[in-house]
Order: sequence, then structure tokens, then C-alpha cells
Amino acid sequence: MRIAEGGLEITVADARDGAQDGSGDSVFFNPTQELNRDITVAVLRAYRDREPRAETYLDAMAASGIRGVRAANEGYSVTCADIDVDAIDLAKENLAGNGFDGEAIHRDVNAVLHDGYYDIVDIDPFGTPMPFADAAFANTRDLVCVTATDTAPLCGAHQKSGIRKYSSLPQNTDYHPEMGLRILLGALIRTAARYDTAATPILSHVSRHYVRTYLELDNRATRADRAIEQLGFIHHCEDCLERDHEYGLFPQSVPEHCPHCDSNRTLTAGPLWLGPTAEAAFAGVVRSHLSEEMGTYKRAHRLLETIEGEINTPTHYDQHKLCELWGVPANSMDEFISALHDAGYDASNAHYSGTAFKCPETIKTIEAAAAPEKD
Ligand SMILES: C[S@@+](CC[C@H](N)C(=O)[O-])C[C@H]1O[C@@H](n2cnc3c(N)ncnc32)[C@H](O)[C@@H]1O
Repeated sequence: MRIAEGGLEITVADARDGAQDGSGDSVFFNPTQELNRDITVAVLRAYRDREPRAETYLDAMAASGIRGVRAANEGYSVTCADIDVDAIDLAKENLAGNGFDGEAIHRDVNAVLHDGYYDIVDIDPFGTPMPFADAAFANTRDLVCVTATDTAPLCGAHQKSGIRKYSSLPQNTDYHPEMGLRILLGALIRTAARYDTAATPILSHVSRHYVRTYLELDNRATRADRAIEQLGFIHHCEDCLERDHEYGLFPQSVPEHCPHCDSNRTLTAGPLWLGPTAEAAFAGVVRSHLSEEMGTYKRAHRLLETIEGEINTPTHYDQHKLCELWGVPANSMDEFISALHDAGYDASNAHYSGTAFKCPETIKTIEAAAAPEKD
């Protein structure tokens, strides 16, 4: 089946043949990942201004090669890799059909990376990216782009699987998309540090059922040490929903009672990333590189605008959950955030959902400043 994406024509397998969930024999293709791919193209454009030296792009898990074709269209020197021979045949056809002479290799990406360096590596697997993280951080010069679709292990809903895959303890909280992102970032940043490399997230988003992040690399051990210093733990109360953060590789103590309400329903998650998940200025540059022919232009624009304005501290609150806790009807997000600003607090929308917001204050302070009136 022929589809058009980003102004290019690509041959992909049909969803009716199991292409979308990877269930059938056909080469994987998921049309709902167009937002992910559109933002990737805008990142590749923005990254050229930031690091003009970056030239080579490895579409490490190419399937139809759609990412590779789109990167080649941006002038990158592209290699597609996949362990599925049908995928590689299709990726070759799609590169050639669009007039690009990129390479397509039928090989395990860990072996491909063992043999050579790339400036930008894009890891887009089924489920967890961790089996590919070591090879990616050891053999990439500038930027590692990562998708993780195993959101249930990441956010603590499938906790044992999360512990196995990410060597960390995730907890299922009311801010589960951010929990997932920070658990993933913690694991990726620790993996990069094994190679004396600092991996800094310059853009991240959690959309639908996946996490996407772009990590810029710096091969200085001192920078890797500084990245490790931004790992830590979240202590969360299931009753009052307050959460506290603690930096370090070991929690000083795991609270048995919530310091805010004395409940014994406390959870500790980590180690996870407590640093910024994106650079606001870079998100703005990426937004300026979206183009209107992109199928998800409006959504991507809105998403990046929110990320640009998002306060970059852990963790977001859900306004509906807080209003439920306070026993009041929810008002509009604009009204709610304005009330926080009027009271002199920093507050912003957060991209995780329409009711997500960031405010570095406690729930008690937020309630006093912005809780809507009871009916
Ligand atoms: C989710 S799909 C990739 C989708 C594609 N990047 C896109 O945007 O449409 C994952 C692909 O990874 C491939 N794959 C799985 N394990 C691999 C490995 N070890 N090395 C290379 N490719 C692998 C699968 O064959 C599959 O085509």
C-alpha cells in the first residue's frame, strides 16, 4: 500500500495484515506514529543548526525505512538496519523510490553499531529500548533518539517487568506518564555513564502509549558524573498525593509515614531522573522547524508549545484528581493556572494531558491559592 507522509511517498504493509501491532508476518508500520516521526524530522532540522557536524543518521530499527527516507530527505547520510529481511527489502525500495542512495543493512543493530559510529542513532523498537542502549551510547557521536512503547512497565503498572528492564523501582501514581519518562531517562543516562558519556535530554514527550526522548551526548566523564548527580527518588503519598524528591543513588530513608498527612500509604520510586526532561529553547527551535505539509503539524505545534512553556521540575499534578481530593468541581485549566499566577506562584500547563500542570508548590499551597469554590 502506498502512503504519503511528510511530502514523500512510501510503500508500507497494510494494518489488516497485522502491520500496526507487529502481530503478522508483514513489515511493521504504525500510521499513528506520524506525530513521533514529524517531530523527529523537525528535531533533525533543528539539530543541524546546533551541531552542523552531524551528518550520518542510523535508522536502527527501520521496518519500512520511513524514518530513514524522511531523514535522507533532510540531507542526512542514512543507513537503515533491521533484522527482518522483508523490512530491509522494503526500506531499500523506499529509499531508491524516493531517489536516495542510503544504505540498508539486514543485521542486528547491536552488531551494526559494534562495527561503526554514527552521528545520530534512532532506536525505535517494539517495547523497551534497553537491549540496544549500550551499543547506542557506546557508538553514537551526537544524538540518540529513543522510543519506548512499554509504558505499563515504565510507569509501575507492571512493576516487576519495570524493575527487570530498567533496574529501578517504578511506582504507579497519578503522574504515571512522567513516572515512565523519568524511569526511562534514569536508565538511559546510567547506561550512557558506563561509557563516560553524559546523555542530556534536550526534548522528550509522552504521547498516546509511548515515550520519546532525544539525548545529546558529551564524552566527558566529569559531565557524566554531573548527570548522575541528577538521579534520585520520589517519595509519594497515595492518600494526600503530596510527593517529595531526594537526590542521590540511595534514599537516605524510605518514609513509613507521609510527612504531610501521616498516612502509612507511602511509595518510593527510583532511582530515576530528576533533572530537566527538555530544553525549552530547543523545543522552540524544533517547533519553528515544523512544516505545514506535515500531517500532524497542528498537534505537533501545540505539543511543542506546551513543552516550551512547561516548568521543568518533577512532577506534574492532575487538576481533576486534585479537585476530586478537595471535593470541589474542576474549573477550566486557564482559570486554575491564572489563580496560581495571581497568588504569586510559578505554574504552567504540562504536556502529559489536558488536565496536567506543573507547579513547584505543595498541594496544600496550591489548594489555598487556586482550589475552585464548592458548589
Ligand atoms: C517498531 S518497528 C520500527 C518502526 C519504524 N521505525 C517506523 O517508524 O515505522 C521495530 C522494528 O525493529 C526491528 N528489530 C527488532 N529487533 C531488532 C534488532 N535487534 N536489530 C535491528 N532491528 C530489529 C523489527 O524487525 C521491526 O521492523
